[in-house]
Order: sequence, then structure tokens, then C-alpha cells
Amino acid sequence: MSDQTQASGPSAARLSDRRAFLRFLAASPVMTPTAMSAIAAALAAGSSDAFAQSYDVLRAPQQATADGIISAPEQALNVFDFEPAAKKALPPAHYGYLASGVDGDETLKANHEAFSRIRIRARRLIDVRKIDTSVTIFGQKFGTPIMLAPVSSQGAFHPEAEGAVAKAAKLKGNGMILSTVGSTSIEDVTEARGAPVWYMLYPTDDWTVTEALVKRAEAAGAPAIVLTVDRQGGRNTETLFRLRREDSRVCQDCHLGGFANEVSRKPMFDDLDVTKVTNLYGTGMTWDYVDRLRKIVKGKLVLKGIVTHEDAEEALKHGVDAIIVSNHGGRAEESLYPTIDVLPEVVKAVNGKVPVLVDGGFRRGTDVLKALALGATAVCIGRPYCWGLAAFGEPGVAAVLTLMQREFETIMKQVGALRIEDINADAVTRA
Ligand SMILES: Cc1cc2nc3c(=O)[nH]c(=O)nc-3n(C[C@H](O)[C@H](O)[C@H](O)COP(=O)(O)O)c2cc1C
Ligand SMILES: CCCCCCC(=O)C(=O)O
Repeated sequence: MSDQTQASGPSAARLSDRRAFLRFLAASPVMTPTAMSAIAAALAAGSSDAFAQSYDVLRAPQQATADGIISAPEQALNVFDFEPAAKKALPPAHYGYLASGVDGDETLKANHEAFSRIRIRARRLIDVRKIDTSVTIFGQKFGTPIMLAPVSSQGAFHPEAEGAVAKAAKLKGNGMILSTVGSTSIEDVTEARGAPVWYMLYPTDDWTVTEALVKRAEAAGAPAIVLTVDRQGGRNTETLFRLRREDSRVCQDCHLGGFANEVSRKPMFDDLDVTKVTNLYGTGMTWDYVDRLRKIVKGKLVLKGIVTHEDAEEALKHGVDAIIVSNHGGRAEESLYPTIDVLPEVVKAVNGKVPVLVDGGFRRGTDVLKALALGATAVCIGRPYCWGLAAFGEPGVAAVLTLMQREFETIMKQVGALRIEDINADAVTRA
């Protein structure tokens, strides 16, 4: 039996109730209906060790990936398994958009690699049978500190786009941030999530348009407006351009008609006059813009893209309610520090005054634990849930969220943390 399965539930020997055992197995993302029936049959036959007998059945779907690419979400061992499946499912240009960093993708790679330089310190002899992974941010309670980062144009990954993501997030209790340039309106996403979502704002160069976006998001119940501030200078998405060489037709179809046309195809711009919008990213934006926004945002104002203590201090002076430490998943600048490495300086500067979230390269439950130990209130993931979406729609997203949450719960128990508040700096050390 895998350590992962063992850590996630009671062993068969301790299970007196067959139905509870089956419920536990059914919750596994690697479980299929066929495997379930075989295990149920083994149990009904009074097998002395049905769990051990059923193990081969449980693993069978994973062995069935002839080309090494999963063909069903339950075959996945971890979130990385979804990336090749997404690549297989998508046109090269769409996969290239998702996969791309900037220039040689150095920041993108560094974000995840940095986690291996942080080691975990585990405490022993703590009763970890019952743990609580919930977090409350701005009065909103989530079942997990793993939130979904804003990712634009999810219709390029799956026809159900952000709607499928929101349904999976509802199922798994994850908070969600919708991009300005999402393929789905905030009203539809809120309905699918069954709770308000945060709204990520790109600062268009037409204030009337920007103001209308904020008003619409707030009318839909968004408790937070997340201003992204890390795209002011432009970028070179080389990986995307390389893959587009294989697939130029798709991109020409999508991007015909220039920037205003491209923006107007996104539902959040419905009924807005976008003819004056030439830029989304606030090339001329300064802290005055944050002040201006602060005046019109009725709820919480969050800055996404902060990577230095200087800017974190400035953000506090300008009345910002939370910070997301982010380098846009390595899509903003080449050669940046990994976000997990700059998180401590931001946390120190903020000194507990506002929540600090972080994203970039989170792929494992241990990555999440490390960030919380370094002072993050929550973390966000971007590409992993889009891999799940692209490959399998809503069930794919749900499986990604389940796998990351399960790994996180396992490591919480292993280090002896019963609640999120128990995870502190003692849990990590530099390798
Ligand atoms: C395809 C794609 C589109 C994105 N679109 C947006 C966006 O519209 N607004 C934004 O603030 N960040 C956007 N991001 C960045 C994510 O919010 C997040 O910072 C990043 O994906 C986190 O890194 P990860 O993908 O390694 O988890 C995008 C990222 C990707 C991969
Ligand atoms: C008009 C669509 C542009 C979307 C840019 C979204 C983004 O932030 C990204 O990283 O890509």
C-alpha cells in the first residue's frame, strides 16, 4: 500500500465498518468505479485482508497509462501528471499560452525549484487524527489555504472554462480569484462557486472602463478587488511564440481585430465602450492610481505582484488590505527571485497588519506548508488547476485540488500541526 494512501485514512485492520472503509476509498482521486466494485466484492466475500487484495485493483488504472500520459483524472499520482495530459488535449498555441514564462523561463523554473532548498522540521508524538485546514480571510471561511489564482481566457483550455473551475472549487472549498480577462462573467462564476469570488483587476487605460469593471464585480458580491501590478513593462513569452510556430492559424483567428476587439470578446467588457482601451496593464500607473482605486473600492483592495519589502511598506501606506507576493508565475520578468524566497521580507515588512498571500510554483502539499511556515496566510495556484481543466474539465480540476489538499493534510499531520495557526517558522529551515 502506498504511504500516501496509508496517511490519508485509517488502515483496513482498524476499520470495523465496511461502509466507512468504502467511503474512504471512494474519496480517493485514484479510485475508479471498476476498482470500487472489485473492492466491494472482495469485502462482501469476507476477505480477511480486502484492502491488501484490492490494492492491485486500485493501482491498475495507473499501470494502464501506456504512453505515460494519464487518460482519466483518477490515474494521477500527483498534479504534475496533469501537465502532459493538458498538452495532449490542447492545440499547441493554447498549451503554449499556459506553459509560457518569459524569455528562457528562468523565473518560472526557479519558483518551484526553490522549494527544495527549504527543509521541513517535523514534531513527533502529537495526536493528529483530527486536523482543521480551514482559513478565514476577510471574514470569508475557506476549507483550505489553497486558493485559485486568476488565470485569463480559460475558454482556451476547456469549453466550460471558469465555470468548471468554480464548480470544482465549490466542491473542494477553495477560494477563487477571477481574472478581468476571464472567459466567463463574474455573475456566472459566482453562481457556479456558490459564494462570492475575488475579482482581479487589470488597470485599463480608460478609467471609465476600469471603474465600471470594479462596480460590476462589487455588485456581484466580490469582497476583494485584486489589482495586478506586475505587467507594466511588457514581456517576451518566448515559449508561447515557439509553440505558435506549430499552430499559427489558431492564434490569428483568436486575435484578429486588434487589442480593443480582443478585450471586447471577454464577457466582463460586455456593454462597455472599449474603443479607447489600448492597454490593460497600466503602463503609466503609479501609487496615485492605487489611491484613486482605494477611493472607489468599497470592499478590500489587494495588490498582486509585490516582490520587495519596499513595495510592501508602500502598499500599507496606501491603505491596501492584503498583498499577493507574485511574479505572475514567472510570466512577468526573467531572473526574478523565486516568490518563496522573497516571501519572508514581505511578511516581515507587513508585520501581521494585513494578510500576505503568495503564488508561483506551488505543486506539492509540502510547498504549501513551507509558505505558511514562512508567514503566508494562504497560497494560490495557477497552472496546475488549468492542466486539470484542459485535460478533463471539472473532474480534472477537482482531482488536482484533491491531490494537493491530500498532500497538504498528510504533511500537516506528519509535522504535528492540527490547525493552520500551528504552522510556524519552527516547521522549516534552509537546506
Ligand atoms: C495562462 C495564465 C494566465 C494568467 N492570467 C493572469 C491574469 O489574467 N491576471 C493575473 O493577475 N495573473 C494571471 N496569471 C498569473 C497567475 O495569477 C499566477 O500568478 C501564476 O499562475 C502562479 O504561478 P503558477 O502557475 O506557477 O501556479 C496567469 C497565469 C497563467 C499561467
Ligand atoms: C487580452 C488578454 C491578455 C491577457 C493577459 C493575461 C495574463 O496576465 C497572462 O499572464 O497571460
